[in-house]
Amino acid sequence: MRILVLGAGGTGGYFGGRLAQSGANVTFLVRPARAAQLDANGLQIRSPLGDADFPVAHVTADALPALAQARPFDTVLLSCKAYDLDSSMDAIAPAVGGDTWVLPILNGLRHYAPLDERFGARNVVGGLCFISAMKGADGEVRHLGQPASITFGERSEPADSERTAAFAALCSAANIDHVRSMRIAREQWTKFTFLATLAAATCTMRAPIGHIVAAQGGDAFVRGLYAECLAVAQAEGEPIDAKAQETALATLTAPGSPLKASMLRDLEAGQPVEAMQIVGDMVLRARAAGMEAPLLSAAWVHLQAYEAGRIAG
Ligand SMILES: NC(=O)C1=CN([C@@H]2O[C@H](COP(=O)(O)OP(=O)(O)OC[C@H]3O[C@@H](n4cnc5c(N)ncnc54)[C@H](OP(=O)(O)O)[C@@H]3O)[C@@H](O)[C@H]2O)C=CC1
Ligand SMILES: CC(C)(CO)C(=O)C(=O)O
Repeated sequence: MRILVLGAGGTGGYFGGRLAQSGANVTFLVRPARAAQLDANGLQIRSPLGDADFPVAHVTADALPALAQARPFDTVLLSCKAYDLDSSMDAIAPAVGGDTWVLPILNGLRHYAPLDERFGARNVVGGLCFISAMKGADGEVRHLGQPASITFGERSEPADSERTAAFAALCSAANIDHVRSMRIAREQWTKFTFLATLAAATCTMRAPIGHIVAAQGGDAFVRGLYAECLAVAQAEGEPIDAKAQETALATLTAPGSPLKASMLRDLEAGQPVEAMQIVGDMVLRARAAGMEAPLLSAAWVHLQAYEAGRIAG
């Protein structure tokens, strides 16, 4: 399987890197500054699961058409931020032939409509990942701690496809924790409700979970956010089962937990945030279902105000 990985940042650099390290046929599609870093230092992974430094195949958008024509890609692992989706779709387009499938691991759900429209729904598989990772100052991919898993699955029948089976085999060979789901919508909603709560709580309070739940009213605040997200999932026809709720709440209310959403790391760095993709989308879905979702709405206002301030400078 010939794999193109768009982006060699936190998630793409980690999962694409582990695949490449195991000998899979991986090429990173990167912008010129990242290409220069990869030329100079190779891909550098810093992880509790093992550091690695090695050269990786990479290409910039201008050179991709010739490369893809010479030998088509089977799979595109899409790991951009949501606000880079349009430029990323333009960049990967020359590599997406009729038999190529795209596996996005972005957070949220809003990217599926534009991807389907551009590449055809049959060519877009459902995906997500659980990891805390970022690109460090020198271009190193920093995996900040457990877990590091990827979940993927067909969004329409047949769920048990050869392409996802082949990708699962590559993940196994690379020792990547993975779930090849036969019900990807359920996995997506389980993650989306968890993440929207985590992002709304930690960004609003500018604090990790442990600090929030130690505050008076903090535990109730997090539980209230999660309840609003659960109501949206229910309204969307993807209710979160009791066991998944229990697991999510144990993480979201764990005393002393250093957990933050990656959105908070971006916010602390003064970077753009995927506010619309995650908290905003949950609020809009709540309103479309006739619900108020006051806690999510407040978090969404906060994130929009942050964005406005960032743009104003
Ligand atoms: N980081 C995390 O811990 C987690 C992130 N996620 C989700 O995964 C997605 C990706 O996040 P993350 O990996 O952190 O993001 P990063 O910003 O670390 O990496 C994204 C990469 O995409 C590259 N990119 C963007 N546009 C283009 C383009 N047009 N051509 C080539 N490369 C491009 C960027 O390149 P450049 O370096 O040139 O800017 C960047 O390196 C997000 O939706 C995020 O919410 C999900 C779970 C955890
Ligand atoms: C919830 C988490 C940490 C899981 O990977 C995540 O997706 C994020 O912070 O963006």
